[in-house]
Amino acid sequence: MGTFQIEGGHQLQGKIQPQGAKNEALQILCAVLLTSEEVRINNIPDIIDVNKLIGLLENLGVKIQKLGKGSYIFKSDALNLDYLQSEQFKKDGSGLRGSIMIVGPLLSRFGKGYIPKPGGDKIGRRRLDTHFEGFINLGASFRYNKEERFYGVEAPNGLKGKYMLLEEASVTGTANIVMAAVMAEGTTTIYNAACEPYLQQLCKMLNSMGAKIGGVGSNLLVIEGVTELGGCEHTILPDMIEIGSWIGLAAMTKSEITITNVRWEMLGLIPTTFKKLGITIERRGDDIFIPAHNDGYEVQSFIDGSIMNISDAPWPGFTPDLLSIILVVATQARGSVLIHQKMFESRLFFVDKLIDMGAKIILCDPHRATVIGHDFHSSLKATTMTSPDIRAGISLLIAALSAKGTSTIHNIEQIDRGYEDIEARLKSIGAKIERIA
Ligand SMILES: CC(=O)N[C@H]1[C@@H](OP(=O)(O)OP(=O)(O)OC[C@H]2O[C@@H](n3ccc(=O)[nH]c3=O)[C@H](O)[C@@H]2O)O[C@H](CO)[C@@H](O)[C@@H]1O
Ligand SMILES: C=C(OP(=O)(O)O)C(=O)O
Repeated sequence: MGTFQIEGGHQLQGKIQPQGAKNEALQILCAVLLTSEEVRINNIPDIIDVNKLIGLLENLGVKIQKLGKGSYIFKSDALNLDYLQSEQFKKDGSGLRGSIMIVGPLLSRFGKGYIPKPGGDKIGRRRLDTHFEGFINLGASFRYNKEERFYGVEAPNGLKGKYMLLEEASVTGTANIVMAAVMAEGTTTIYNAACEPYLQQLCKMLNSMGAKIGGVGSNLLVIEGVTELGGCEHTILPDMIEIGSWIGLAAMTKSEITITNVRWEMLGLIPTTFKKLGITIERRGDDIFIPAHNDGYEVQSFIDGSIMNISDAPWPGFTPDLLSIILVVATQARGSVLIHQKMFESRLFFVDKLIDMGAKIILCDPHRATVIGHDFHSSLKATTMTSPDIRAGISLLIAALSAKGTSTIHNIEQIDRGYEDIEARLKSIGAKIERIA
């Protein structure tokens, strides 16, 4: 179990460049299975989850050539499908959430796809019904081995396009169904499709490989099946969750930070939502400039004067992956805010640790927490904590950097799952952080 030691209470200053987006990378990497031609991908983040998926692809027989930092060529021309029945695959496939998205491409190209119950954050129930109902709609047969927690879909005679209305706008579910449908016979229509930038990027990449996907960016995708896809080059967007994390870090530590090359037009409600906490966010070209909030920041109220409520929703709503960060930043705001995590039922439990540090938070129920900000009249107290999931982990790290004294965070593998070389990048803007185990 890795550990960070953090000396908090210091102002930071400088520029930070966001890494490539984790959740986009996981989709894009699975899409390389759709063609026997070369696919070049740039800006792949060097993080545990992505490296695990690259390892899985390699074990499946994908030829992988590293060209330089973040740039790779993948060629899936001679896959070893027997690997999908191996014990090694059960281990590799269950090591992360993103592995579930190999099923759609394998089903589409080889008529069969398998996966053990995938891993990922333990943040509540994470059903896979949308994925498998989508494959069944396209004509696949489905089986699930409860003892081994192993899923399988098969379509030896190919897939057939169909209209489907998804029960939930699942992010990985939509990606999986789209990748299955691109080479199905006829037209597939997916209504209530998720439309995060991750998916917009995936569809853009698939179209550049020869797919015919219309409605990109909306919740109604129309896919005309094609018989095969070719190679392409794709560059992954900056990670919007990292960008939000650095906005929160700047505000909580009263630091002047510039976040560079953010692709502002793809950030949706992220800047607006941080502004609701009173944080000043200045657009400078394609950079975000956060001035030092030496006088703190004040939670805005709604037009009718009622208490601010920040909640998540499927895109273009506010992403659930930034609510933990919003919550920690609210602990030092002037004013009160209700945080409502609608999607996940166990993602707010980490507030116990913030309460230990002196934050004023009432956990109303598993989905809602009321935060009464300190307005920096008292700082959080340094403590020892364990990171329960990736976004709680980064939130606790931000809390520790704002707290007076030295904190310790265990289980930092959770943070390393999604944040590249985090201590070096934080040190470069003045943070006092050491990896001690
Ligand atoms: C690898 C990856 O890309 N992971 C992301 C992906 O996970 P993932 O694709 O697994 O998440 P889903 O979109 O399937 O669902 C997330 C949760 O939201 C619930 N739900 C979803 C849609 C909806 O309309 N109503 C609803 O209640 C689901 O029941 C589930 O509990 O999307 C999540 C939701 O943005 C993010 O937190 C994860 O970081
Ligand atoms: C929940 C997340 O990741 P995963 O879906 O991989 O668990 C996340 O990135 O915040």
